[in-house]
Amino acid sequence: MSESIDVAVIGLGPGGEHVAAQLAQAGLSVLGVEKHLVGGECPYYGCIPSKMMIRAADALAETRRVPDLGGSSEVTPDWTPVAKRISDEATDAWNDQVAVDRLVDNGGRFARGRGRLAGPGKVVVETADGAEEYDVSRGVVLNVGTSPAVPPIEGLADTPYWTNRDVVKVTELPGRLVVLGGGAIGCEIAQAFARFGVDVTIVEVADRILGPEEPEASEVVAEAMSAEGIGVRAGVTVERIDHDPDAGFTLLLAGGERITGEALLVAAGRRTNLADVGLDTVGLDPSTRFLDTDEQMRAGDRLWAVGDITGRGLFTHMSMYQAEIAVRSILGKDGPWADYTAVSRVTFTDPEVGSVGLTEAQARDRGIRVTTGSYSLPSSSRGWIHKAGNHGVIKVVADADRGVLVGATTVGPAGGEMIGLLATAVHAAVPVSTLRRMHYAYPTFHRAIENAVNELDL
Ligand SMILES: Cc1cc2nc3c(=O)[nH]c(=O)nc-3n(C[C@H](O)[C@H](O)[C@H](O)COP(=O)(O)OP(=O)(O)OC[C@H]3O[C@@H](n4cnc5c(N)ncnc54)[C@H](O)[C@@H]3O)c2cc1C
Ligand SMILES: NC(=O)c1ccc[n+]([C@@H]2O[C@H](COP(=O)([O-])OP(=O)(O)OC[C@H]3O[C@@H](n4cnc5c(N)ncnc54)[C@H](O)[C@@H]3O)[C@@H](O)[C@H]2O)c1
Repeated sequence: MSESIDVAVIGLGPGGEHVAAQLAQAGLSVLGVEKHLVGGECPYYGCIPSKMMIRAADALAETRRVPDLGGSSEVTPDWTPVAKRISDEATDAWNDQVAVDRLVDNGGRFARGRGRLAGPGKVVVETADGAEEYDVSRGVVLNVGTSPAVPPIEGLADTPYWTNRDVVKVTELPGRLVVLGGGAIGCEIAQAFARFGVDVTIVEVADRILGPEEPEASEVVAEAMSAEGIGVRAGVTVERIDHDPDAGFTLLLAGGERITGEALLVAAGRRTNLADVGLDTVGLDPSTRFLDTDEQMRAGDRLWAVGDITGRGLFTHMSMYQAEIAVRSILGKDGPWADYTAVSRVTFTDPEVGSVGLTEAQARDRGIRVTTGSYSLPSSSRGWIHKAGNHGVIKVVADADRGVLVGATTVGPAGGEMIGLLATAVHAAVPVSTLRRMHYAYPTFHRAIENAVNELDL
């Protein structure tokens, strides 16, 4: 016997949870389906625990800078409060009861189990007590997110490697950590662990870490990390990985070099959880990596998709942005609909890397007549005053024909905050002439934006 409902949300990551709560509050009968933890990757295994590690690690690093600036300092790192904070404050010991209650309090129903499409307007949930079937009148929202991708390196699958889901549960630090992958996860965790005294090496197959960012950003972050003793090995291929209970991990690189570690974190990208959600039953390709969505987040007839599975940027703020659009679409409201011209993101290394819109290379690939401006943060008044820990660069990318910025990068101690100003500029297509006439308070980090904007050939 099938039950009838208005909307089913399969996967309750940040976006799915938001959609389910909003639609239930609007009076629809909504079923939220989650096989693991309501809230998804971000609160339990992603953004929040990693940023708690980084907050503590940054405090240690800043204290170590005291001798350069005003006295002496002694730092004795202790991971115990970090592990405790992640367990107690961030994840409630990986228990989602509060989030389940929140959904129910908003008027939604909750099913713990694996959800899948079973044809247009039909959903099946495999629960511990068996399969439940639902007829869904208004639509299904998919928000099934991603899992860590594990590269097909010989030997790796048989080793006790960590992914992000393990590293957030670590209570005792290893002496030596190898991080496979120098993307956002790899760089953030590598630096946090290193600041707690772990000997860390990042092993990256591409020719630079933080590949999606501007090359100038990768260079500044690699320099800052190397300066604090983190091994940054880019452009290397790992041919084989072995593990021995006594010797730990050994990575054999092409060329014969070996890199060893007590622990290995695999941070080599993500794969979407789309293989077993029944896409074939609604005429979609079950082997697709990402789901194509229109401006209202529709992926098919009475089918919406939000979050990482749409391939528009694997970020919590993207999942939430799309969730809001899906809610309006399902409720038959008006736009504005999805617009990706000014997506911003921040990698929380020190220096932080903020970016918005297109990189220079992306802008050139689109045939835009590009002009760029950049300014080194240590050369700015504030960077010079800041001294210890002042690594950074501002880069702006402009469309010379339109006289507006199409992208920007802000690397620095407050890089993640500085990008806000430039996100507005790209989003609202503020003329470069206006950006040149603005007031920039002295001596702020963001004042270096004015220097970069003045470098543009416009
Ligand atoms: C270490 C790390 C750090 C990160 N840091 C940041 C950051 O600082 N800022 C930022 O913006 N982003 C960050 N991210 C990315 C962010 O976590 C994701 O973009 C965010 O969680 C949005 O994902 P989502 O909404 O697509 O779903 P997810 O969070 O992936 O959740 C999907 C949910 O669906 C469930 N599910 C899957 N299949 C089924 C099924 N068949 N039935 C029922 N349930 C199912 C899963 O159990 C999961 O709970 C980080 C990620 C990681 C791993
Ligand atoms: N601050 C943030 O917003 C934040 C933080 C962490 C993660 N995230 C999100 O999570 C996503 C996933 O992060 P991620 O770091 O796992 O993925 P990523 O795709 O950003 O980086 C993975 C890196 O691993 C490298 N790699 C792949 N195979 C390899 C191999 N065999 N050997 C060595 N290196 C290899 C890739 O070249 C790449 O540089 C990101 O795209 C990002 O959107 C965001």
